[in-house]
Amino acid sequence: MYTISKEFNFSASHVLARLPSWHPCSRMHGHNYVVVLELRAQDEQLSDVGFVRDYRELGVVKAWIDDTLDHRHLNDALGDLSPSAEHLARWIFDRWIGEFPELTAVRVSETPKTWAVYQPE
Ligand SMILES: Nc1nc2c(c(=O)[nH]1)N=C([C@H](O)[C@H](O)COP(=O)(O)OP(=O)(O)OP(=O)(O)O)CN2
Ligand SMILES: [Zn+2]
Repeated sequence: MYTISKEFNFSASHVLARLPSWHPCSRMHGHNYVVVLELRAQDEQLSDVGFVRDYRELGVVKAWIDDTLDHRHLNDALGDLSPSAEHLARWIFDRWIGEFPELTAVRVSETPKTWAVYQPE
């Protein structure tokens, strides 16, 4: 089994409004987000060149992140979904699994010390 990944970055604000008011993250604040898409394939599924998927093809994800998430308020971008790192990982996975069936996981980091991963079983 082969796994490839590509990292994307964006900056955005959010409010976790369902947290109690004493929690700092219930106030508006921002993060420099890191998103990693992970794609997997078996030996026989590799392209003739030997790719799970050409990294360059993931350029559409960068363009979409720049358009949809970068310098946005995530509460607006995600609608009713509370913009936790977990929900964001799932939301990005659901957006791209149709175009990239090899997608197995999406990782989202809000701070250098935290990661949330969505990886369907
Ligand atoms: N499981 C989750 N917990 C938290 C999330 C989340 O998305 N999923 N989000 C937040 C905040 O939005 C933000 O990420 C703060 O995280 P935290 O680790 O508390 O950040 P700090 O820099 O304040 O942490 P230090 O411990 O001071 O380094 C909160 N929780
Ligand atoms: Zn936050």
